[in-house]
Amino acid sequence: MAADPRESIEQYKPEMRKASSGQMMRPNRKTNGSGVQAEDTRICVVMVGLPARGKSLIASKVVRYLGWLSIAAKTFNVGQYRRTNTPTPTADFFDTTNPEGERLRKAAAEAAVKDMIKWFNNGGGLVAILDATNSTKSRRRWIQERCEAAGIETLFVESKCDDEELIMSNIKEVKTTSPDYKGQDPEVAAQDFRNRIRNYEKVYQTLDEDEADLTYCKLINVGHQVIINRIKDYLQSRVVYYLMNLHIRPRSIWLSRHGESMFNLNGKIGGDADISERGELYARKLPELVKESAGDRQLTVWTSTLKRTIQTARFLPFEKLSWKALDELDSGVCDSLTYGEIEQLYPADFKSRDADKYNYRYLGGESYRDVVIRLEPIIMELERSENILIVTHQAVLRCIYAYFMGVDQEKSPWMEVPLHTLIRLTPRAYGTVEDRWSANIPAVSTWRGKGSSAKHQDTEASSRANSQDLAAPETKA
Ligand SMILES: O=P(O)(O)OC[C@H]1O[C@@](CO)(OP(=O)(O)O)[C@@H](O)[C@@H]1O
Repeated sequence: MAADPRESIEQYKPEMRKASSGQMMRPNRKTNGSGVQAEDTRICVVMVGLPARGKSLIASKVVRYLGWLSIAAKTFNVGQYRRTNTPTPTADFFDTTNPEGERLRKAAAEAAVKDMIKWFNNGGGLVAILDATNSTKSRRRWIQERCEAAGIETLFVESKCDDEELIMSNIKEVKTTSPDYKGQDPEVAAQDFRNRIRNYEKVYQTLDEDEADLTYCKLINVGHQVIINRIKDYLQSRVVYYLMNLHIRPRSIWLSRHGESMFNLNGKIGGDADISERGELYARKLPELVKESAGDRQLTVWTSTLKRTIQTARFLPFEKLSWKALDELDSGVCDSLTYGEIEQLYPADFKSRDADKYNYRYLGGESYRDVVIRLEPIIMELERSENILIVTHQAVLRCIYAYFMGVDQEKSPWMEVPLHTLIRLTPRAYGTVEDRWSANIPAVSTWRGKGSSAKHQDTEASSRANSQDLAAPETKA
């Protein structure tokens, strides 16, 4: 059901780049990134749910996902506003019969909503997430009216969960990470947190027919059942589609570039070359590295459709799937050239790419922004799945890595991703943990720093091409 990536690319407003002598001209985009959404649509995603139902995790994933797609989004966490008034709440603070607690909690919600409206009005972005329990109908109605008056759409997202195991792991996570319980005995903290949940349970009202006029998405035991109501536009449906694909069971994702290719060795980009002898050694060693990192888990291997990834994955004793969407960034007319040749043949373009590598689109090829859009279905599928190992290319790997690690667009195209290295990413409630295994098999470095001349890389590559010594120590190509 994911949008066809090619369609999405076409939906960007084309904008011709300024032509200077020798510079290629082609449409480029710098819109909000959502592709089709009117720029003035603003959505407040209102989280709903008892404490320890994964609301903050869901909120942070939505913000990261939208940011990756260049849709500016921000979370407003009411708890943080409450903590400025009441850093250490008393035992009865969350008791709904305590009027002072009620007053302070409402004041915190008001401050968060006010700041959020200010953020929208100052052009901060398109999507705000109001992260709080918002557990009563009257509170939700109040938020909806405030937003409507400010010209902001509301999308209520309820996380309803009765899976005891999931609740317990959330309680554990909250009591160890929440600033409310900093420095406290974990057992006392857990008990206090359970009392807090009990207080909310007394007044909690799930989204139901009385609120049939609201736009909402109800997630039951994240990933098991989803109920949606009155989804109105493209951006809302995009957020909902993402939420439908989420699960929050513990899992890891494994990533590797293909083994060193003959093109890597010769400093050429793109193409569909075979792997080199050292690349072959990596392919043979990869099963061992995977075993070390994943144990006896049965993985599924995703490769691109290009030879170098398929050859690298061929000794892995798992099911394999080739995705066109995982093919390397298309370098158009520059395909099969070295960086030095590109610098010589297209000097203005070579400079433009360095100036804005994320948005730069090769003539007849792609930009990093284009790659992110075609990778969206991959990300959706990854969110739904468990135990996936992806063998892919430098640029594609950077984009996938940037999604999980929240790396911004300025930095992601410049990240160094070494060959012959297995990366394991483990998403956790508050960020993604990364581990790396090096195969200790030498390979050229295909990394080029911003602004550095490519001539030096070409000289090294050509001396390598004339030499048969493939076991040479690692070199910067
Ligand atoms: O965006 P930059 O840094 O040029 O990196 C992308 C390049 O990486 C390369 C290697 O230089 O990928 P790959 O390892 O798949 O061969 C090129 O084919 C590709 O054009």
